[in-house]
Amino acid sequence: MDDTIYALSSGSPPAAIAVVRVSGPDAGAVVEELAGRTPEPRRASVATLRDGEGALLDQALVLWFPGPNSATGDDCLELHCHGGRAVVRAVEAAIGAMPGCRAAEPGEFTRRAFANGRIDLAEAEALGDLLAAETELQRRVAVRAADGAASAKVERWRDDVLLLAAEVEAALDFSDEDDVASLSGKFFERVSSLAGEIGEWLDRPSSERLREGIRVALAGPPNAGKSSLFNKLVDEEAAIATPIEGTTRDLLERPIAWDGVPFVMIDTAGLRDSTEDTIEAIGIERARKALDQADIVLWLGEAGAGPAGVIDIATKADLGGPATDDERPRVSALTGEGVDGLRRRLVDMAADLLPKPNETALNERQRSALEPARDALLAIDQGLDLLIVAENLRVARVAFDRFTGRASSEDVLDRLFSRFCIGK
Ligand SMILES: Nc1nc2c(ncn2[C@@H]2O[C@H](COP(=O)(O)OP(=O)(O)OP(=O)(O)O)[C@@H](O)[C@H]2O)c(=O)[nH]1
Ligand SMILES: [K+]
Ligand SMILES: [Mg+2]
Repeated sequence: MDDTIYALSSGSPPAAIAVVRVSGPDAGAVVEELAGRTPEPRRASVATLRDGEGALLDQALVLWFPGPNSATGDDCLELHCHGGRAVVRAVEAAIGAMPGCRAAEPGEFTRRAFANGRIDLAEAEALGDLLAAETELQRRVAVRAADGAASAKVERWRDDVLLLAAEVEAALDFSDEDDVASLSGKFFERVSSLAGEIGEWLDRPSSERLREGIRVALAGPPNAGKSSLFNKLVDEEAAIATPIEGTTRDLLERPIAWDGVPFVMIDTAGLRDSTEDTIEAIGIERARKALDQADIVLWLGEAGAGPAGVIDIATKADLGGPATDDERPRVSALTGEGVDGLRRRLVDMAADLLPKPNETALNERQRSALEPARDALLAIDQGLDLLIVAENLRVARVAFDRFTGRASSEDVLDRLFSRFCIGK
């Protein structure tokens, strides 16, 4: 039998209210002991809490959720206590003293909900993202994923595959030859449209992109004004900017969000071919690596002189205009000219690289679970033996089960749930 777990599920005390949650087979015994009665299910009531010796602990709002219709699927108890540190400590100690009760591990309530089939793995992951969301776009994408749309979709795909597999079984039973001639043309159409639909989901940006933010590196020759523009963009005197060439050596990163879109801005050392200075040379090496790894590179040097794929920017616009045929966006770190426009442009570019709030995004684990399904379905064609078609459909089904967590290994679960905080 499972332990009964308990934890403070609200923020750290002192706070107005502290919510202590209890889940497991002994939750009923806990409420009996502390409140002296079992409250009516799912109705808030006030109770005087006392410990095992009858000493007064607190006056609290008590909620009793008998399983299986509870958040975790087990018997659940919520105590809304006064949010003082000592109150919480005393209530937790009283619960911990009861047989079968122990403090919860991070994410353990959610893990129980998963084990009891209250949520699937994709929903648990989305919940983790929702709790970690710091920007508006992160929240919108995570809240959408948490509604179970991806799981529902994968369940439908799984049903489709089971129907297709049944057709293959029937063909195997009734045909003399084990060849695909006994399958209808429609069968292959359905297989390829399914593969196409999965492929379309796989083509979407992954949800990790959103967690990490879009990496924007500022690059160019020494004294181009990179650090000055960097400071202007992140709205902080973060980088040292001076008239001396080679001022910036190390990479400097600052996370920032515009319009709810997360970015990581990166200031880099000025690029030049040769330098006597060992430190600067290392800085240049780091700068080149940062450019390779960036999603967007703003090139502040001469137009067209930067590496491929960069966005040319004309800096120091206040010092006089470049040639009239220069079509680069003009910015000035000194006056702020063009800086808002540049921000807007970055936000627009990021939209193509990030999940859309109205589309369900998959994370890397979910993508690697689904890829074998798409590949197995793509491999099905008229030339195959029926038994091989059946095997490919089985591979697709197993992939869907990995996605939802029907078939998932303990270490995948450990990794996921350890991301959660205690009490969740
Ligand atoms: N007038 C004007 N001066 C600027 C502007 N941006 C930068 N500067 C000046 O240009 C010089 C170099 O600026 P930095 O921001 O240090 O240039 P950098 O590209 O980071 O230089 P390194 O780190 O040495 O490669 C400084 O004296 C800045 O004050 C600008 O928009 N207008
Ligand atoms: K400089
Ligand atoms: Mg600099």
